[in-house]
Amino acid sequence: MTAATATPALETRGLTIRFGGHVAVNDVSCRFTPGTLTAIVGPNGAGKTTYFNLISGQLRASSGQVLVEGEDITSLAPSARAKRGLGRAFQLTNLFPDLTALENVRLAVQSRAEAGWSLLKIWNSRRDLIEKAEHILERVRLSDKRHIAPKALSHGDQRKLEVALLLAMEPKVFMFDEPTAGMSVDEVPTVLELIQDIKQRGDATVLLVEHKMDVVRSLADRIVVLHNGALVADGNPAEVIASPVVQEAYLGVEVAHG
Ligand SMILES: Nc1ncnc2c1ncn2[C@@H]1O[C@H](COP(=O)(O)OP(=O)(O)OP(=O)(O)O)[C@@H](O)[C@H]1O
Repeated sequence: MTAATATPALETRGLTIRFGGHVAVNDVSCRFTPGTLTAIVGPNGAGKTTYFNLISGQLRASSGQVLVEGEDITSLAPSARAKRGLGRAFQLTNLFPDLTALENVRLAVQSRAEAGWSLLKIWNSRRDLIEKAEHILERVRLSDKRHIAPKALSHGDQRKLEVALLLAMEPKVFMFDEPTAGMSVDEVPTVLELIQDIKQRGDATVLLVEHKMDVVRSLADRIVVLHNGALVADGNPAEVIASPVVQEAYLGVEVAHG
């Protein structure tokens, strides 16, 4: 089976939400396949964050469906969707500010393990859980800060820790909504590296809402453009960026000067 015909990790069918008379997301059908990082772009108010909220369950759709690996999850709450493999960065998990970074990640690893294991098995494999947490902290380059509490970490390191918690959940679909927003210039590359790393390992399905076109260019395999809640362009980055509709209406200024 090719990627095009395989069951997508995530699919939306006719996804729509109305706020009063305003259609914020309008009949969006889209399939997201493993091993692909899709950037979702569009002007302010286009519906990108609302689309994410509909996928992760923070908002209920007026009509349409959300499917994970072919299973309709539209009626599920956000926590149940997370258990099915939807991992939304920077929103799903709250850091415990007084525990250490390592303890935070261990709890996330443990909660993931509890979903499928007996308590006895967890007790027997505590060492495994700690090792797994240590490994994840290494992956996000926070090993040297593992005994520090999140409240004492820099903003950039807190973001890395949040990515660590996401990795601990082992989601099928990673969702990042403006991951570099509010970061200092020197903190940005590390977070982008982490996303690149997630993309390059195995077959994660990654969705990224991002305004910065240089970030989109460096990470995306595919770009989807939303405008007034509707999907107006979808394809490989070079094609989408070059398409007249995107050049003129949505990305013109940034492409010209980017
Ligand atoms: N809870 C809500 N109630 C009413 N209108 C809403 C609600 N949430 C979003 N909207 C409207 O839906 C539209 C889409 O908003 P959304 O935040 O999804 O856009 P966006 O593409 O993420 O924009 P930005 O790039 O500025 O973050 C906007 O017109 C917004 O005002």
